[in-house]
Amino acid sequence: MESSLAAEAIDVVKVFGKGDNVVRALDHVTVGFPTQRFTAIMGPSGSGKTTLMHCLAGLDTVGSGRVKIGQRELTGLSDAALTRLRGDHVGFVFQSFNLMPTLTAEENILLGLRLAGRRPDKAWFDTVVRTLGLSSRLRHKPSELSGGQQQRVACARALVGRPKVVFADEPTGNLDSRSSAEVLSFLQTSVRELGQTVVMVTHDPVAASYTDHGVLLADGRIAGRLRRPTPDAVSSALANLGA
Ligand SMILES: Nc1ncnc2c1ncn2[C@@H]1O[C@H](COP(=O)(O)OP(=O)(O)OP(=O)(O)O)[C@@H](O)[C@H]1O
Repeated sequence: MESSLAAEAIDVVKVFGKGDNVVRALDHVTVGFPTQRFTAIMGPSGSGKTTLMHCLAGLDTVGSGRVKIGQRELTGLSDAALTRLRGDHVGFVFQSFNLMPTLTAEENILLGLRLAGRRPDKAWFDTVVRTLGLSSRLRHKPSELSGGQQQRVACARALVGRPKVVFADEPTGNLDSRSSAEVLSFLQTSVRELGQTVVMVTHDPVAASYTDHGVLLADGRIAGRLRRPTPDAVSSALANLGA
């Protein structure tokens, strides 16, 4: 199913504010994110990266246009239906880990499934935990883990339900370079070896170089694309956009 799209925005417009304070955060954006690919969304500060991700994930509504996760259209769904669709088909990794401090790593990884009343697939859970090197850390609380380990727990939590797509918003923003490399390598492995789909917002050219391709945003519009981006190619593309 290589040519199918895990997530798609079609002619999406998103406006914040009113009158003199209007900001056109997304200005007729059309972009697709192929399944089993690792894609970076890049662009200068304020270019609309997070807004695009939030609209794609159904965390925010669009002003006009359409958004799809797999074959499902999000536009017009009720809040309850959106919550269910996110729970079943979307995983999230945030810059700030967002783990529950009183729960162990294993309980954090499984919390979303438990809340959704879904039974974890034991073989898949073991594969994800082993690939992330977390097997010996499952009984630890977040405060007993390093930042890199906490973010790996967050990656496992995002992947354990085998979502159609994982959205990662600056997942290495709070990590040192070694932990960043571990987390990025894992996200790459989850795509190349485990067949998952990851869309990552980043402004870091090194982080972007782990992806299969990059989508560049500027002023709320698609400003370019990069195949197999190298750090140098990303840096010069961003410099050309005035970042
Ligand atoms: N809730 C909001 N209310 C008003 N304006 C907003 C809101 N959210 C975003 N914006 C504006 O929309 C534009 C796009 O913001 P967005 O956060 O998507 O950019 P970004 O590319 O993710 O930026 P950064 O790299 O700095 O995080 C910016 O001009 C921002 O100020």
